[in-house]
Amino acid sequence: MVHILTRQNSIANHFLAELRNIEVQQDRMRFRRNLERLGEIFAYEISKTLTYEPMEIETPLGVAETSLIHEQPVLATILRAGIPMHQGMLNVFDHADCAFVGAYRKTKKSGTFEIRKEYVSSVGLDNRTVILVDPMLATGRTAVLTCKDLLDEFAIKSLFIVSAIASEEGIAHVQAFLPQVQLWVGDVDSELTSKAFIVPGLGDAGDLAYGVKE
Ligand SMILES: O=c1cc[nH]c(=O)[nH]1
Repeated sequence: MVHILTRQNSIANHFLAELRNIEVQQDRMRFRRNLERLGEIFAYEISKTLTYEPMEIETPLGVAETSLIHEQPVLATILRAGIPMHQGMLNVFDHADCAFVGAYRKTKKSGTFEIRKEYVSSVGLDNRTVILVDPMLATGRTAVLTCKDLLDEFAIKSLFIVSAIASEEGIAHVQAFLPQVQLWVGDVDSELTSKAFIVPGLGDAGDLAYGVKE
């Protein structure tokens, strides 16, 4: 299932427009903050789909009845570009556990690349709801590889992938290899460059947030 934020008009359109805008995105702090604000919106939207249980809250004047999230999700993030959106989701799911995955593209002489995954630091994920943050879902290969490894190691209860911008190809790849995943994306673009950058996209999210890597 794919949920696309921009299918409905909301303030999220403004955050995405600023992320894409070649001038506004030069303000690195604003770029990171816009990713963080999108993360906050995704967390709020996803919170509506989680399981709640009735609770009684003691106030100074009586007892209020409400429903609270049964179990906080685990926020898993692909370093480094995922960090700002991760923080946004953590601002909302403020009791969440976290997992971090170091994955990157290793470009070969032929110009093609392979995904290298070298670092994983995670709480136990058995029977947990896991939300993977990958801000740019280009080919979808990094997200699929990461999720497959996590699914092999743990009996994950439910899995979400959250991306600011996804390509049509990336979405198709996730749906083909991880049909059980719920995808939440800000917007969907139709093209990928030969180096697997999303077009129109926004450029290199990691470089824009943290500086151009060598
Ligand atoms: O367009 C893209 C694709 C992958 N990663 C990015 O930062 N941008």
